[in-house]
Amino acid sequence: KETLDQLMQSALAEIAGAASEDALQELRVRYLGKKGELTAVMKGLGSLSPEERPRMGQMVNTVKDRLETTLEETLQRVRAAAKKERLERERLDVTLPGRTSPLGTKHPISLVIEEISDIFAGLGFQVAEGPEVELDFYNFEALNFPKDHPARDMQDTFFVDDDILLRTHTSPVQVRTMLKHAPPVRIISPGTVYRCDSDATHSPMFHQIEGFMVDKGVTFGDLKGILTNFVNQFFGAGTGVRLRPSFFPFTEPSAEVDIACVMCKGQGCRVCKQSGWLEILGAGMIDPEVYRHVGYDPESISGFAFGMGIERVAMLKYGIGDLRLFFDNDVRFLQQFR
Ligand SMILES: Cc1ccc(OCc2nc(C(=O)N[C@H]3CCS(=O)(=O)C3)cs2)cc1
Repeated sequence: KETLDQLMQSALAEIAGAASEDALQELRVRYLGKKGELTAVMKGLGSLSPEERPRMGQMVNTVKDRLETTLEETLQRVRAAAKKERLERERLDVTLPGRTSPLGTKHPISLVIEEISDIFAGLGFQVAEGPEVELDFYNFEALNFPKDHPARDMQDTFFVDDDILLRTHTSPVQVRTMLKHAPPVRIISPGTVYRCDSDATHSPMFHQIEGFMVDKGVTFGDLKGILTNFVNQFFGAGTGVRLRPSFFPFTEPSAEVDIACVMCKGQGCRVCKQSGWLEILGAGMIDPEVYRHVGYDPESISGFAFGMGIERVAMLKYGIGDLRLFFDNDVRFLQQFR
């Protein structure tokens, strides 16, 4: 009897100390399992005297019931505690704002090149591209630059050697296109160009888009019409446009194209230096000398060409004050453009 009491007390103590379902299961097996300690006592009943057996048998059953009840109650308590702890640990505050993953944005230069390309695509132009490391022939000679022209000097052009250079404009793409295709051609060529300039308003690497159209009977009026259409789409309908006489080796007559100042609408301000006008591009009728280099017949065709700096028109369109912002890769600047 004493042994039975001791067994029950130690079993109850161990159950009370059990902190997990596994521990309780292990105790259940240890005491009540086939090889359990209490089961062993029950098997031992056979050796008792007939008058002793029923009393002991009842006592053993009482202990067995007590252990099973305690095990079950403790199991429920341990399970409830585990559930409560889990709910607490995995509590989710659904009112918290979501964690957004930062979205990237396109670079303003890419956006402007895309927008200008789309405008000219709408006017029937196709995009052509070409190498940035160019030959003197495509970058200068075929564009009617005399051998001693100042643009060929080292202070303007990055030369790799006497004949290889970094292109100073995307005009070589037009030359390559004319060597490959007979008229009519309507091409625009966006791309990166390089010049030996570097100061607050000039970057040694910048972006340019040039366009040209060669066909039968192309006139200066077509040039003015196409450019006016472009200005109204890119800078907004009704933007004032004016053409001023100019000179380039590859065009004759040549013009510089101004728009009414985007800031003061032509009244005069700091941005347009009180003139009311902002120069945005250069253009002209392609010089017959250029046709000679590409095998076009100046008697049967005519054409115009234009070129503009992308950074410049982007700064005007978006009101960007410093050229260097395009190259600093400061996310606070870049993420403003979508
Ligand atoms: C075969 C061919 C024939 C003619 C061509 O004329 C392209 C032209 N470009 C300009 C011009 O003023 N360009 C500058 C504007 C600012 S910039 O980015 O520094 C370059 C005028 S006409 C091109 C190709």
